[in-house]
Amino acid sequence: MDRTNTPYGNHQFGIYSAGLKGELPILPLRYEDLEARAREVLDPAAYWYVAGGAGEASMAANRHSFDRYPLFPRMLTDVSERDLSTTVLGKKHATPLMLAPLGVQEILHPDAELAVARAAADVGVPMTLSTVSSYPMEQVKSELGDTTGWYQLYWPNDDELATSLVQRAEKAGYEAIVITLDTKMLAWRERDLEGAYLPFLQGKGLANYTSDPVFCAGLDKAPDEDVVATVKHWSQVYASPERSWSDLAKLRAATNLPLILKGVLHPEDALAARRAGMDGVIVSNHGGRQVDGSIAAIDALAGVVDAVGDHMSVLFDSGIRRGADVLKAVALGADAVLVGRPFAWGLACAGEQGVAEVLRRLLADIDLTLALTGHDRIDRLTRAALASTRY
Ligand SMILES: Cc1cc2nc3c(=O)[nH]c(=O)nc-3n(C[C@H](O)[C@H](O)[C@H](O)COP(=O)(O)O)c2cc1C
Ligand SMILES: CCCCCCC(=O)C(=O)O
Repeated sequence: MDRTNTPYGNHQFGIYSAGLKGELPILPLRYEDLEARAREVLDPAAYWYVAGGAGEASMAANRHSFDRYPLFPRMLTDVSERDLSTTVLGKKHATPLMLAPLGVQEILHPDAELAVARAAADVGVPMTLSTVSSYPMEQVKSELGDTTGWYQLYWPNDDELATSLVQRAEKAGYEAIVITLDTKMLAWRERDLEGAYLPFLQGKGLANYTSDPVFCAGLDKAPDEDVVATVKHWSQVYASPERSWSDLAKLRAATNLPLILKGVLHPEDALAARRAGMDGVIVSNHGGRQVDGSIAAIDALAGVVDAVGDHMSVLFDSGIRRGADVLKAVALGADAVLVGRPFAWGLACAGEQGVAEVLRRLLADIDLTLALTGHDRIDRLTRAALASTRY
């Protein structure tokens, strides 16, 4: 581990020491500038698909609600050596950062999830692969190598297909299944409706389906021979709005992998997840893309941690942009956090290298903020690291 001293400290991620050697960063440093650069290179409809939300109030709330939990720095503690490691599902991770599942990444870059997996492996950040990915799960896992991968399931209404997807993920080496609960149907997303844009309807993001024998058994022709029929079949099986808590038993029986529910906000739902034998929850409002006017994700975190945090892994996403955001979520009780749009912009601007750079910067910022608030181990942060009285 390179712990060379620089005016930015002896952190291990090196982005600032690169800058100090006179190397220019390949991407703008500020999140807003990075997003603006991505906007320049992307097709406008693709840009808005990623940038937009449902309405956009919850997306804004996800950001400004972090202000309710100010960090409370302490002085004259020994922070010469820091440890960012954390434990999730009983496994030690080098840092609390993970990649959120983002579907249909081919709209951002032709190498899509393959580039993201290479960057994740390079930086050592676990990746969660979406069901609606642009490359099949087996190919993505082979790029990820030994780096932890989780598979995110959009729970189809066909149990045989659900079992097939989950068992393929287990066989390919994914270490957990993330079941997303908040996207049984797409929200009213004006940005996409205005442009009549939904990439799946063009046959994008369907690689895990078109490589699946159960899905293909429902088609008369090979998927690429009749894309219209493939998309139609997908739109019929993709979701299962009728599912309820008792259905989780079927997924539990289908795999030995840990099961994590994504999109949990209410403490009562976290308790229901525990009763259903789940191994973890991700507190998330889907980056503000589903219920506009919903509670900001960070405001839901403490309630979920208090309900189930002693019994299952609690993770967090929606609005993570800076190191301070990660510290706040961990101080409130998250075991780890997932980041979404920032790496999407890195991918759009510079492929694998762009994703790796976004991750390294975030890790450097987490490390510096940990030191400057007077802490040396991120997994020891408690709510005492915050000045707020809101939780
Ligand atoms: C373009 C895009 C696609 C997404 N696709 C998925 C997906 O396929 N599955 C899923 O569970 N969540 C998906 N999400 C939600 C993310 O996993 C995550 O909850 C959200 O992006 C976190 O918020 P952030 O972007 O503010 O970091 C998507 C988000 C975006 C922006
Ligand atoms: C009907 C397709 C649903 C997949 C949506 C991908 C996603 O989670 C998002 O856009 O948000």
